[in-house]
Amino acid sequence: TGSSRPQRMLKAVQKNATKGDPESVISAIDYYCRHKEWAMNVGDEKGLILDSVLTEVNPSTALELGTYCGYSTVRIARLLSPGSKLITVEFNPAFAAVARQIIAYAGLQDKVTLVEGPSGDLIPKMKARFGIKSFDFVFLDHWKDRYVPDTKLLEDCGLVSEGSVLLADNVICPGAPEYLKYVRNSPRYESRYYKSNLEYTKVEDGLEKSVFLG
Ligand SMILES: O=c1[nH]cnc2c(O)c(F)c(-c3ccc(F)cc3)c(-c3ccc(F)cc3)c12
Ligand SMILES: [Mg+2]
Repeated sequence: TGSSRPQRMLKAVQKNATKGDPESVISAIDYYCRHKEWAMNVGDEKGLILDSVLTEVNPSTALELGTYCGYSTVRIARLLSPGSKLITVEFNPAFAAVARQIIAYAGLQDKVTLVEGPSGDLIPKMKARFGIKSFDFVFLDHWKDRYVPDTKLLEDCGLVSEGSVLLADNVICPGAPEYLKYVRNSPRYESRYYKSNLEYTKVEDGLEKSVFLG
């Protein structure tokens, strides 16, 4: 059988990016997805918002739900301070296999732990397995129907504390209406919407940033 979209994306990185240079990996993926074959990376436009929120938070421990091919993993890890860690969760093994190679190509494997499996099963194991006290930053980019249950799980497991920042992708397209209701109506969150566009398109999408108040 033929190659998959993630495999073709990996090939484009290996062909067009410089090993050990995260910026070139990001640019190679954005070029490929804009001009050759669309893929569901957060992309260059929403990526700039991710960068700015990340730089503001400067997390010691960060969590990403939904690795896909590792594009946002590379965007996040490249901005982490020395000694800071990113845990990224992916349930699709084929996606995880490509992501590992893209993260390694960018030279960021020492800052990133990729865990394969369903987020709902893995979140309760985070403290024991990785000695995490709590996450300063969480990027939700996996599946819209998991945004609320996984946020509640993070709260119940004591994995978010006062000041922890949640940033959720795709809150408009395909949309996460229950999540928006949850974080916007809860007295435990201070929420703000960053209007943008669906990756590589002119369709509206945006990111919701929610600060946990404890
Ligand atoms: O599932 C996702 N996870 C994370 N990020 C995503 C993302 O950034 C996206 F842009 C899309 C998207 C949106 C519009 C579209 F037309 C196709 C795909 C999806 C998505 C939505 C529905 C599906 F059936 C499959 C994929 C995701
Ligand atoms: Mg997304």
